[in-house]
Amino acid sequence: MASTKKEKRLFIENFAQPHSTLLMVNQLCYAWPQAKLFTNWSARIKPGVTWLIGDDGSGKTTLLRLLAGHLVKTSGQLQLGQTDLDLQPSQYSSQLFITEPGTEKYEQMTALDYFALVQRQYPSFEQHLLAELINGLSLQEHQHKMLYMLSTGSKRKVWLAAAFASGALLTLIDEPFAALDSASVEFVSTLLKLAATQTTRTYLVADYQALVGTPTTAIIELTATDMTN
Ligand SMILES: Nc1ncnc2c1ncn2[C@@H]1O[C@H](COP(=O)(O)OP(=O)(O)OP(=O)(O)O)[C@@H](O)[C@H]1O
Repeated sequence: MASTKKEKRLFIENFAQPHSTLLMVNQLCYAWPQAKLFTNWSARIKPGVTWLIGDDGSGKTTLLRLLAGHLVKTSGQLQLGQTDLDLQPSQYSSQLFITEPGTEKYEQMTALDYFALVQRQYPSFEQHLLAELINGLSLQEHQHKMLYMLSTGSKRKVWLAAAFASGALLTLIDEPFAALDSASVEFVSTLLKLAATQTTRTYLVADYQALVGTPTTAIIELTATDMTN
């Protein structure tokens, strides 16, 4: 019987980028029960901001979750800094932060308690930056509320503030502008512009398109090509 297989093609725009690779993806394979999604997919992610772009269903969210180790790859190698996911999974995880827009894990915590939790988990957490992020994202009035009480947009701002303050070597952000008010869109755009100048951290940001007019380390486009076996 005919089946549908999705193949990914990789396009990387390399700009002058003297720094070394922070995340190495080698021959990554992954399949959902109904379709192959990644077949021997490789990439080298350097410091700054790399955009992961593609249409609906092209695999952006799945790839972020694979790189975070939240989904178990079928095969392939992931190395973050000096740490291999398969050999040192806890150490690998401790070096990355992923925004999880749909998570309900922290619903019974206040935003401030959540930030304190993140601070305990990330040794390089930037406490001084957190206050600026709370102000810049207009979270002051929400910081003492339980997360279940927050709107989708405010919750996303909490994840974003934690992501930028985490100090993680690798920060994975899915749809950074979704459900945000225009002032916050502008603020997050500025944060991403600053992040693009980082030499010791890397951000992989998934969206439908890259932010126009910002410095970018690379753009990776995922495309889904339906083929019949
Ligand atoms: N839990 C799941 N079980 C089975 N298939 C899934 C699951 N999650 C995603 N998929 C499929 O994997 C493919 C990629 O989905 P994914 O959400 O990663 O894409 P995306 O680029 O992030 O899309 P969007 O921008 O719409 O979120 C889609 O065909 C989707 O239907």
